[in-house]
Amino acid sequence: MAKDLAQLRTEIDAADRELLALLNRRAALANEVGELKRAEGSTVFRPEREAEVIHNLQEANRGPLKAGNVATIWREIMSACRALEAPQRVAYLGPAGTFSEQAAVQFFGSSIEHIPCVSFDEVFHSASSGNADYGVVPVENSTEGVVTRSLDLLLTSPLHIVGELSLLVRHHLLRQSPSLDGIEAVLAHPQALAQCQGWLGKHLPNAERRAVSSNAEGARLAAGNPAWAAIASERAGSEFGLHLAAQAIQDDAFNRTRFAVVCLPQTLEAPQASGKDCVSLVISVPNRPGAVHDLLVPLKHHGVSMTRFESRPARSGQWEYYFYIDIEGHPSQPHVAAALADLRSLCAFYKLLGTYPVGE
Ligand SMILES: O=C(O)C(=O)C[C@]1(C(=O)O)C=C[C@@H](O)C=C1
Repeated sequence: MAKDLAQLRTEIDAADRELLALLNRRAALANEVGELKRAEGSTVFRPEREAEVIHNLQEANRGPLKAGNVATIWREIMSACRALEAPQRVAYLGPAGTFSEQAAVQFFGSSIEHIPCVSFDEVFHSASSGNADYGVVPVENSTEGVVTRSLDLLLTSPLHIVGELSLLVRHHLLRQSPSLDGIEAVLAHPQALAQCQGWLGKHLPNAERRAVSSNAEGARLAAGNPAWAAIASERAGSEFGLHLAAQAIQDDAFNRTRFAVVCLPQTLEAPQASGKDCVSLVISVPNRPGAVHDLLVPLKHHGVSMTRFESRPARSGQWEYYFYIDIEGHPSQPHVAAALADLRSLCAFYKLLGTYPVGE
């Protein structure tokens, strides 16, 4: 005879108790690992080990849980275990509810110490001064291109990139009321205003576009003024008790933002090869004909793929540029190391920004 609801729930309760005991056993082991690491002064966060744990469990999984569920659940379990070893302080562009916060939680799990900052400059400063262990910053959007301030800060900062992730960014129009009537101003970060300009032109052509320091800050301000609307995430809407007056208003339905996870080299060394890695560099070449073309020769010669090539003005007034390059692979692979060495010999300026596993 099939079990009834009460019986099934009793069994779920019993399974939960077993799970709780096992999770606490795991947490106690992580505590011991934390003591070892403290004694030797080594890093708590070990992304390669976490990737290995998830990979092994996905291989062992016989269902009915899906592989993606296994990854999500264990990311959170390890986030909680890591926090027992030592709280990981993560800086991002705040306030609560920004996509940067969402990216930080997606990468580190939710058991982190949140350090919301007012600007990208403050995120970099926080992570380089030791106020935060890590920073999470957007570097590129699929509609609007590079986030120029983040690239400029990477050039001069002592931080290196240790990870990346990409988020599907859905922007909503949020305000005190659910209608579009009587909106005088739309507040958002300039990137979000740009990503929704088609929709704004069509539906709110006469509303003023007002740039603010973050989308969540726009939401906070819109919560205090019935004539203002904000462009922000659903999360920001619930944070400030706003209605979704219009949903998914970004001009590109598949609008994605790529985030970089940065820290001081002494906080976390460059991750070891994961099998699917990327090297980010910033370089400049002498201002002479063919110099940029020459850069590509060592990559072709050693069979290394370039996945990104961006330029930023060097601000010398001489029409000189810095080139931000991503290549596939890891410097522990001989053909990648050889390509990097040849590239370096051609450059007037060369800075390795980081080596890290390619994000999802
Ligand atoms: O294996 C370790 O080094 C641990 O600290 C344990 C653990 C885990 O919970 O499995 C926690 C944090 C690290 O980022 C990696 C793994």
